[in-house]
Amino acid sequence: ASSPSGLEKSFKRLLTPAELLRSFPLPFTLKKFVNESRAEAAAILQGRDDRLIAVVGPCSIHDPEAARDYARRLQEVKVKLQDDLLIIMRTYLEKPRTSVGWKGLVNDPDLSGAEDLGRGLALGRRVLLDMNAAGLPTAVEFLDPIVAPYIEDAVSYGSIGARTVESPIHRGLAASLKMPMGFKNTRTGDIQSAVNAAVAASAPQKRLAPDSRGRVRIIQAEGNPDAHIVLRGAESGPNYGEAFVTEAKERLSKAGFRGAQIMVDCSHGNSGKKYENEVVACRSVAEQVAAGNTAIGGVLIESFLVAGNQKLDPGVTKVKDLQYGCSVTDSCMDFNSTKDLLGELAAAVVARRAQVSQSWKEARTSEPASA
Ligand SMILES: O=C[C@H](O)[C@H](O)COP(=O)(O)O
Ligand SMILES: C=C(OP(=O)(O)O)C(=O)O
Repeated sequence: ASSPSGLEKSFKRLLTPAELLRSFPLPFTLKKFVNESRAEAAAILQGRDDRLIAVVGPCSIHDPEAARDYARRLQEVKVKLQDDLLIIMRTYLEKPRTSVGWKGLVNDPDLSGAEDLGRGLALGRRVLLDMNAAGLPTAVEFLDPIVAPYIEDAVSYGSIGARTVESPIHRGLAASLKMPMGFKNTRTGDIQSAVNAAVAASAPQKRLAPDSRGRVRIIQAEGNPDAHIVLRGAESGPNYGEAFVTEAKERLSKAGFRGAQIMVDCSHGNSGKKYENEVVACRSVAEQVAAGNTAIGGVLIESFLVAGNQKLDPGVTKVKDLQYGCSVTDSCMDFNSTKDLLGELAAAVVARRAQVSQSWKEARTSEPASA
C-alpha cells in the first residue's frame, strides 16, 4: 500500500479494529460483565445507587504481569467492599505528556522508544481482557480517538483528561462511547471547561470516525447520558475541598445537570503528584461523604504494588533494571495503604447512608440524571 502523504518509509499497515477484536475477542460472559459494570457506574453517577465509585490502580500500565498481580489483590478487596464501593481498575494504556516522555503501553509497549503501536494495541487489549477476566471492570483515559475502537468494548469507565478536555474531537468521541465518561477540570483549574465538555458530550451529534474495518464514516453519536465532571486539582493547588465541590455542583445545575454526581481525582493537581498527599485528599473526600455530602459519586486513586515512582527514559533505561510493581509515571501509593483507604471510603458510605434521609433518596431517584 502506498502512503496518502507519500511517506512510504514510515507507512505501515495496522490491523483494523475488527481484525484485532477477532484475534482477541471479548467473550460473551465478559461482555455481560462490562455491560453490568457500566450500568452500576451509571446508577451511582445518577444518584440511584448510594455507593461510591473507586477507580483505583497504577498511573500507567507498563508491565502486564505486575498489572495482573495487582488485579488479583484488588479483586479480593472489590468483593469484600462491594456493598459500599464499586471498585474499577485504572488500566491506563495511553499517557498524555506535558511535554515529552513515555507515552504509554499502546504507543511504546517495549518501553524502548521504538513505538511499536501495532504490538501496543494488541498488548493493551489483552491487558484489558485479563483485568475483566480477573473480575475487575476497567477504566482508561481515551486519548487518541483512533485507538478507541480497538479497546472500548472492554472498558467500563472512561475519562477525558485535563489536557484534552477542551478538544471538540474528544467531546465528540465521548458522545459516542457507551460507558460513563468523566471530564477533568483543566490544568489551570478551570472547572467550567469540564462542565462545558460534559454538556457537549451529552448532546447527540455527527462525527467522522473509522468504522471497525477502518473506513472513515459519518457516525451518528447518541450523546453520552453519563457524562460527568472530575475535580483533579490544578497547578496552583487542590480542589477537593467542600467549597470546590459545591461550586462544581452549582455550575452543573446551571448547565442543566441535576442528578449528576461529581468524581474527585485524589492525584494530579490534588496531590501535587506526591502519593502522600493523595492519602490526604482521599481522607478529605471520605470525611465529606461521611458528613452527608451527597454530591460526591466517587474517587480516582493512583496506586500500585509499591509506593512512589521511578524514572523511565525510553531507549536509555534498561527495562530489566526497573523495580517490580513501581510506577514509571506519577507516584502511586502502595497496595496496603490503598486497601486501608478503600476501607475508610466504604465506612464513609455507611455513615452517609445512615444519615441521609428517605426524602433525599426519593428526591434523587425521581430526578432525571441530566436535563
Ligand atoms: O498521569 C500521568 C501524568 O500526570 C501525565 O501523563 C502527565 O505527566 P508529565 O507531566 O510527567 O508529562
Ligand atoms: C493524565 C491524567 O490525569 P490528568 O488529565 O488529570 O492530568 C491521568 O489520570 O493519567
